[in-house]
Amino acid sequence: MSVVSSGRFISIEGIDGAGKSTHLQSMVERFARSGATVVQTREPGGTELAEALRGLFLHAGMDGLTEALLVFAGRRDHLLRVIEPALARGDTVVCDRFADASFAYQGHGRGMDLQQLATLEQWVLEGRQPDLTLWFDLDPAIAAQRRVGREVGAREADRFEQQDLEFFTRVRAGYAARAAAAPQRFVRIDAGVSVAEVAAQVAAALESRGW
Ligand SMILES: Nc1ncnc2c1ncn2[C@@H]1O[C@H](COP(=O)(O)OP(=O)(O)O)[C@@H](O)[C@H]1O
Ligand SMILES: Cc1cn([C@H]2C[C@H](O)[C@@H](COP(=O)(O)OP(=O)(O)O)O2)c(=O)[nH]c1=O
Repeated sequence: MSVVSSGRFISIEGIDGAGKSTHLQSMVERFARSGATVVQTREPGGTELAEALRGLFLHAGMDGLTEALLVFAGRRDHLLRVIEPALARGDTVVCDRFADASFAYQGHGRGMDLQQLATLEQWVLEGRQPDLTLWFDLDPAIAAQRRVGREVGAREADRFEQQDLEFFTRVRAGYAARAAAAPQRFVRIDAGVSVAEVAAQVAAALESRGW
């Protein structure tokens, strides 16, 4: 596998309820308007196999290492079948969560060894990283309130959404650590403001890359 490509790879990250889904579609539309062929995808998931693993991942009980192995197995399939071919064609890939989520959730959230995760990442991704990661950063207490608002009449919360504030505080710290380690790849979006103000930050991040 080669990491040389002409496409663009954008990932969107943040704790549950931070506002990722709210802004995903308008980002995809912005890229499409500029003439790009956009591949919108997500993790866990993105292929038939990885979507099947997603169901287990979100709803079956397991420890942090098992979570990491499952999610990285799905990620390998997703990378080889969807992401790399799209980038090789020159497409724009917009992915709702990617490997940073494993460091934040399985690493910082569940307490899995970060060095083991880094080894898995190297095996599975072979150096591939997003060109840009938009990190929707939000106070976990506000995110919890927003999830309550969203969940009225919606589907039942999954294993992660049921976690407490301490868990999401650790996950948030995990994202902060990943962002500090890769400042040229990450853009922190202050997700604690209005939808319009968040959208303006997203647009500015894309504009600053000439996108
Ligand atoms: N900036 C914002 N201010 C207030 N509520 C928001 C904002 N952004 C999103 N929401 C609401 O918060 C809830 C969670 O947002 P969502 O986009 O589903 O988060 P995520 O995809 O990150 O889990 C939704 O009900 C959404 O309408
Ligand atoms: C990609 C990924 C997600 N997750 C978690 C984060 C989310 O709580 C959950 C599902 O993500 P997501 O698809 O964003 O959930 P939803 O569509 O229900 O808002 O999986 C991990 O724990 N590790 C990972 O590597």
